[in-house]
Amino acid sequence: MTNLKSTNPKSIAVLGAGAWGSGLASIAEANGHRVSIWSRNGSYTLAEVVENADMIVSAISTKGVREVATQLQGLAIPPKAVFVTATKGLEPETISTPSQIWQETFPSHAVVVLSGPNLSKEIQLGLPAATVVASRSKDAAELVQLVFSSSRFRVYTNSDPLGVELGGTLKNVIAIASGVCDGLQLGTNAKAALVTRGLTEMVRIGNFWGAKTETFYGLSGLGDLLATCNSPLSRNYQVGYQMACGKTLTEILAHLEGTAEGVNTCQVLMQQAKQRNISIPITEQVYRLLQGEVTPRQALDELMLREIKPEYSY
Ligand SMILES: NC(=O)c1ccc[n+]([C@@H]2O[C@H](COP(=O)([O-])OP(=O)(O)OC[C@H]3O[C@@H](n4cnc5c(N)ncnc54)[C@H](OP(=O)(O)O)[C@@H]3O)[C@@H](O)[C@H]2O)c1
Ligand SMILES: O=P(O)(O)OC[C@H](O)CO
Repeated sequence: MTNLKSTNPKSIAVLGAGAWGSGLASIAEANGHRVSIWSRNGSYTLAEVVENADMIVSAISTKGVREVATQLQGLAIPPKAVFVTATKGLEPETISTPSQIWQETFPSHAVVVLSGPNLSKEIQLGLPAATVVASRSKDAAELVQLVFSSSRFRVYTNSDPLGVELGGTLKNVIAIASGVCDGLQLGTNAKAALVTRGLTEMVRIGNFWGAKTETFYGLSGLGDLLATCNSPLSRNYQVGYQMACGKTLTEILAHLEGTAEGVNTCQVLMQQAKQRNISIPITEQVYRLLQGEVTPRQALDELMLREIKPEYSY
């Protein structure tokens, strides 16, 4: 059996002390690495945490990524530092993924995407989980794999960073729909249909942007879709579930613990789908529900009564 406790401790700077930043910091710390965490209200400055960092791990919500990346641009980042992004969203103005923002800001540094079925509350409890680290740089991905692998956290490498990142991002919208499905008590058949057709929709969007189909059938796609669509721990699922129980989006977000990225991702996807004529019927109904244009029952009827068609278009 591999001994995963590090004999070569690395300096890890974690940006974002929310649920996932704290979770990733604990995993790296338990593996014997030197970890310092930055957040807007924390006691360290950005310059202090990134000084001498071997790895800079961002678990900042999408809305803060570019702002923090820009602040870092003015600091002395070690040339060999590897950036790791664990954010699951899309920047509305540019449609960039978080890794694209990091790579654009730091073109000569390696960027690694970390994404998978990783509900932070389960990880905090020490329950076993697996994830994927993906990069154009094999060496960087393997370094990140080594830093985070433990007896409770199994890390796989992957060479399709865009597919891995989009899997974690796109499933959030389907998770909102799944919450609605469970909130309306539509049953197991309906849930299976929703998740399966949701995956088809994820593959369609992902392929359009250049991600590989097979990546969506791995941990960062199907794996994360299953976790998020079936767990009340997911904030995205909670948004849908509570809407099906009659709450408004504003009420839900006011009391939600943490970020539900699917709400913004849904808007970005709808804009893109309209402009480029991509069929994403589940996302469209989630969008209309979030906008207050349909009730959960109307969204269901719209999906069930769409024009009949083959399962796959050849
Ligand atoms: N929680 C999970 O289970 C999980 C698992 C995998 C991936 N993720 C992804 O990780 C990301 C963070 O999720 P989370 O659960 O940790 O959310 P969270 O608990 O709400 O934390 C969000 C973090 O983002 C920071 N942030 C937000 N806006 C910022 C800004 N403008 N400038 C600087 N920092 C800003 C917050 O900083 P402050 O503390 O200073 O407000 C906080 O540290 C999301 O993209 C999520 O999809 C989450
Ligand atoms: O709580 P959510 O809905 O942001 O989901 C958290 C993670 O993405 C699950 O892998």
